Amino acid sequence: MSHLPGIAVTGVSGRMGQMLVRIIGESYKCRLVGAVERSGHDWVGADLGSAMGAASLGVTVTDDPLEAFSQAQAVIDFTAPEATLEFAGMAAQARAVHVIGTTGMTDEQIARLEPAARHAVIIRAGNMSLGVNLLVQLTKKVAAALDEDFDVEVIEAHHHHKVDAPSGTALMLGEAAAEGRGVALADVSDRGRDGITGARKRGDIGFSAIRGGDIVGEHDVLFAGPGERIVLRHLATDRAIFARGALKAALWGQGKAPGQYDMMDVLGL
Ligand SMILES: NC(=O)C1=CN([C@@H]2O[C@H](COP(=O)(O)OP(=O)(O)OC[C@H]3O[C@@H](n4cnc5c(N)ncnc54)[C@H](O)[C@@H]3O)[C@@H](O)[C@H]2O)C=CC1
Ligand SMILES: O=C(O)C1=N[C@H](C(=O)O)C[C@H](O)C1
Repeated sequence: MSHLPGIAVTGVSGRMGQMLVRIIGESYKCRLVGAVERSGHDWVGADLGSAMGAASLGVTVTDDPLEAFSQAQAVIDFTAPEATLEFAGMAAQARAVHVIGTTGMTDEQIARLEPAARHAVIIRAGNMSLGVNLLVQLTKKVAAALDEDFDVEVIEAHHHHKVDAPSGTALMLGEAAAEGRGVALADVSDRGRDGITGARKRGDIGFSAIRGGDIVGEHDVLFAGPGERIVLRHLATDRAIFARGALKAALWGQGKAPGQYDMMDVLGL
């Protein structure tokens, strides 16, 4: 019987789910104890390794999250907003740390995480990579140093399967720029320009989204001023950066007091 923390992965057949299985398999600090997919998925009931086209892993894919979570000390969840809300209640019931990478959650959905966070640790971030979390801090600093002569635009690019826009990362960067300026993002956010939009409003923070091919995730924060431009950029070329960050969070959360945390807490930034 191993004493290493057990991890359950939800959405295990997905792009991030499969990457997490790989990264957990390479780690000597934890073990994979649960693999969850949605009911009706053809992986349910199969050995996870075989379903992935590799050697048996001895973990059967289940559509019963509570069963999987009850074996686990942490749940790593990169799925979809409503699924994540359901998992939050069940992870709290199992007293497992819930690491949420799912993006596209509305403010109302985020507020619905609160009851679960009274009983268990929830760590949620729109981007789990070290590089992006550093970029968030840099964005806050640059925005605080510049005045509204510099127009802020957040430009992001992702693969053609992505369903939400702006990306979770773009929103983190927009929030950081707004915080640096001492304003609320909701008051200055400018999304989806089309047609006769009128001139750009001073102080707005604009968002643009590109979707195409297999782009893993690219983010620019542009500060466009009179006679000069500053561009802060992060390019993700491998989803392993998100999976490693999520695993770090799952281990960091062990023994922490119930509540909501983010990657800044995990990384000490
Ligand atoms: N925070 C971060 O660092 C990152 C966040 N993401 C986010 O993670 C999410 C997933 O991304 P991908 O893996 O690319 O998507 P994907 O579509 O490849 O995978 C999602 C998986 O979740 C499963 N799923 C959906 N509902 C479910 C349910 N009720 N029960 C069990 N499984 C369910 C789907 O069947 C699918 O296998 C997205 O919201 C994405 O934006 C992705 C990469 C990094
Ligand atoms: O869906 C993705 O792929 C990604 N989603 C996250 C986001 O919405 O920012 C993080 C990363 O950019 C990849």
